[in-house]
Amino acid sequence: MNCICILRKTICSQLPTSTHRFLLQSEPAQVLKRNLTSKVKNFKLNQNIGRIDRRNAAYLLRHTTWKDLQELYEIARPFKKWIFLGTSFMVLSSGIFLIIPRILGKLIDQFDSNRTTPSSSSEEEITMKIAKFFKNHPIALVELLAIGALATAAKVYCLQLAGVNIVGSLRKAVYSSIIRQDMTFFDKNMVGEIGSRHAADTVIVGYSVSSSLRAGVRAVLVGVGSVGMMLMTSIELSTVSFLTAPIVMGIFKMFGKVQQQCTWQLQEVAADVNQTAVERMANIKTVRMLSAEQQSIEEYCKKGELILDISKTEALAKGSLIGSFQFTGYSAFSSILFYGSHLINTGHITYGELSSFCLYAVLAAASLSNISGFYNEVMKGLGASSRLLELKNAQPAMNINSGIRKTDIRESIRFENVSFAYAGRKSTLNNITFDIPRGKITAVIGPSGSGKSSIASLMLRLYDPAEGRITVDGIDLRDMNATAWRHAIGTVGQEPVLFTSSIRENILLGAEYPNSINQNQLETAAQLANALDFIQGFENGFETMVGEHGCKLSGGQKQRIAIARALVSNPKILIFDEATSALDATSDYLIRMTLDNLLKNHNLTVLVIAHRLATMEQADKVVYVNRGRIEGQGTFEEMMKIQFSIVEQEAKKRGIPMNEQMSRVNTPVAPGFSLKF
Ligand SMILES: Nc1ncnc2c1ncn2[C@@H]1O[C@H](COP(=O)(O)OP(=O)(O)OP(=O)(O)O)[C@@H](O)[C@H]1O
Repeated sequence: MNCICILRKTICSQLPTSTHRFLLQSEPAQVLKRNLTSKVKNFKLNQNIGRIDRRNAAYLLRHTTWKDLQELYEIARPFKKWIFLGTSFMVLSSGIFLIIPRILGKLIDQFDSNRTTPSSSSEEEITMKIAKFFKNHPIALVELLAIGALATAAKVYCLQLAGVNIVGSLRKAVYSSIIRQDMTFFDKNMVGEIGSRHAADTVIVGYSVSSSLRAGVRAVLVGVGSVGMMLMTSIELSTVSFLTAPIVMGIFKMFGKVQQQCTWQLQEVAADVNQTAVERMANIKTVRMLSAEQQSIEEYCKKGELILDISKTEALAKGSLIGSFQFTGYSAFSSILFYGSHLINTGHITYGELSSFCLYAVLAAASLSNISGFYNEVMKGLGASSRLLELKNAQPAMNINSGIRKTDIRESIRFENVSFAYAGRKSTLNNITFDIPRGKITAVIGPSGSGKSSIASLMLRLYDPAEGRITVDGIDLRDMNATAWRHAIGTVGQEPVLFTSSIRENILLGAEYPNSINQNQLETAAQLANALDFIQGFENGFETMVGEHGCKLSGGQKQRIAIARALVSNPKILIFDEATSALDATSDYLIRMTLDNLLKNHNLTVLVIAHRLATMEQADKVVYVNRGRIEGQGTFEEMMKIQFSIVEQEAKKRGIPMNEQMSRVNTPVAPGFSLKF
């Protein structure tokens, strides 16, 4: 069936375009392609995993600019020594392996006593002399082969090293750029997408640079060399061989494209299936609690079925491609041998020349298939590298390493008519003005979503205000060095975030110069955070690994490590966002004690986002934020009036008598109740 189709395709190529198009409509490749397209469409609709990037070579090429190539060259420049060495070894090994069939052919002729065709050209004379030499010194032939093999090994080593280094530099540059982007960048782009783009694209570029480029350049060298040698050996036989080239190209165009599309689709679907599995496994507790095991299995299997469907189409296309190649390859080879025997009989070529020709034809065919793969891989690599360069060259709106290095406060931090909105959102903070006096505790309170954490983010200069300004002793925060300023502030977030490393590494993340922190300082920070006892209780102490996102620790332990991290570099300013999630009574008590100690005994300037009445009570100043506006500020006693009326309303809504409500004032209050207003 496939052979008939190939023949039909060959015949079609000779027909007028309209007839050709008509016949092509019924081709199996078209059927395969249609099947695939409908499957992918269904996949997109049903599975809703987002856009499927077909990574078409022409599309990728269009998106690769001259500037990208120049930039890639700049990245590769430090490793040019390896590239040069690798290329030299490649030329040497390709040269040796190209000349061997010719020499072998002449050697055969040396042994052929009936040889009739005399050598004519000077090249033939030289080759004949070399062949005679190898006939007398067969060991030298083995040595030549060994040199070729060594050159190949050296080529692989040098080019692989260059490739790995180039990709390493690119990866480092892209990661450094991503990690330095301002928060708006991460609000606009999905972290998962950037992460996978970074990971997947570097793998593609890596493969392209280290493997495809090497194999491709070699394929071009050997391909061109083999064709040259074929022509040199016999023009007549070359003509017969080249006649099969359009057929081979046609087959490749027909089935190769479908197969390639399937491969890309499979990568996308497999990534999605993998992501589903990893997500469910990472959140196994939630899956268990929701009894969602069966649902997870069904979802996994449904996506898995799609892999099977696409794989079937791929297998069909692959089988057709290989079968067709085999048919054309053997047909061409038989024709060469058949016609070659005739040429030997008529005295046009020798047995040796026919043998050489056959070896060169095999080399040329192998190179042809490598070249087409190489083209696609390199185009994919270029496309991936231009996406990576886009990330590498993204300019953060905020330069975090320049400006006045101010790390202390003499008077106050002041929000002056500050308005702010997140990208794509309506205004979050509206014209707010208040002071955070030096050495005092300022508590920000307000309903959920009112903008309390946004105030903390602005104070850390994670964002700049849209209007108004924030000043430190009169200096605009925008004129200050953001990195130095953030190092001066210890921050404890509402939900403590720990990284998958040891307790020591997690605490040291808070230090500007981690290497300068000694064990004593580390223990003092842990002691202040009420964390030393439990850390020392672990078998590995500070070296204990906390697990993914700190999953091997309790909520309270995580909070206390986060406090130790905030305190390790002895900050003058502290931002403390009280946890709203329920902690067990002991943890809650310990954290409250920690905070009490810090607030009482250290001359810190504190901004606390308070959710407990007890914390508010300790504050020198309370700022009440509602819907992004400041609706009141003053001492705790002054603010109690506002707070009391709000608590009263809340209690009424829930049908709780006021005396019961007020009895909670000096105890940790249940989250989401009185202080969530
Ligand atoms: N990165 C963000 N992108 C877009 N909108 C955001 C972002 N972060 C917060 N918001 C929105 O800004 C508003 C204020 O959020 P913020 O976190 O400052 O409130 P909050 O008072 O701290 O709330 P809570 O007490 O629940 O922590 C909310 O409406 C929230 O949805």
